[in-house]
Amino acid sequence: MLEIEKEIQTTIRCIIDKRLMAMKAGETSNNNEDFLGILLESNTKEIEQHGNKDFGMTTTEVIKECKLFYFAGQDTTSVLLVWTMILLCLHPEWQVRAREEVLNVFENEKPHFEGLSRLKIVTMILYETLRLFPPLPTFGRTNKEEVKLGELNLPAGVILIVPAILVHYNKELWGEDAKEFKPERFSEGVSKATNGQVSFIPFGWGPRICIGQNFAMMEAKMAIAMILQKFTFKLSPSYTHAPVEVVTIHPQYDAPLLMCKL
Ligand code: HEM
Repeated sequence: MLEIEKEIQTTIRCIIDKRLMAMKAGETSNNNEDFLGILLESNTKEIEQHGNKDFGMTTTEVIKECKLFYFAGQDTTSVLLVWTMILLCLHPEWQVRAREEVLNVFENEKPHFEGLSRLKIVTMILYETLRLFPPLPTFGRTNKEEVKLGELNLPAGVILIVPAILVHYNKELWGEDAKEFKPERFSEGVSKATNGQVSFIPFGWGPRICIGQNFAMMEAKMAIAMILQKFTFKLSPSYTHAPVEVVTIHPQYDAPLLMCKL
């Protein structure tokens, strides 16, 4: 594990060094428009403005940000897509509705940003998938100060686990059919579906809410739209339903799907 960590650090450090050298040499390329490019550029400006290195981020901090964005954004979005496809196989009527919508909006064109915001059924399906299979089923908080929570007195520094998945399956919040896949719950958006309560938290909540949530939704809509446009799909008979949590929730025995070109 330590060796892997070291290798990741060295790889990212090499990329950063190359970028910094290119920036110093005044090279401009499309490379500077990605996450790392923007981060390094704003960091360099911050250091230059204050005239000393006590400001801005250190290279180690930049490496940490790169790792965070990569790991926070990669697996979460990919398991969302996997569960969406599994649920669309288990509920083929929703697969048909979603495809109809995608074909109505894009016909055979490549899905584009403007059209993604018109995908109402697809958005409802993604929200319902996030409710039933929140990629991060739990997330943590630590209280800085002593706090009273209901009947509990928590001393400072307690690690609290917020069980998003239990909130999502709570019958008092979601009704007797809480365990069922019913995208129609979200037909009028999240705040109507939740009655304004904090009962839908796949991206966390509060000041540390997922910074990539809009990007993730856009990415997921784009991917699902492209798949629905080209394929119908169903579960292979070898599929075994076994959600398991290893940081994110995924299907323990994978998700073998039979894809059929339209
Ligand atoms: C379906 C996809 C995703 C899900 C379900 C998800 C979920 C979450 C959750 C639950 C948190 C913790 C929030 C908290 O502690 O309250 C989080 C944090 C974070 N996510 Fe996401 N995320 C997703 C995609 C992404 C993407 C695509 C990116 C980046 C492009 C991203 C970047 C981050 C970052 C940087 C944080 C830490 C924010 C902070 O601590 O201030 N996430 N995400």
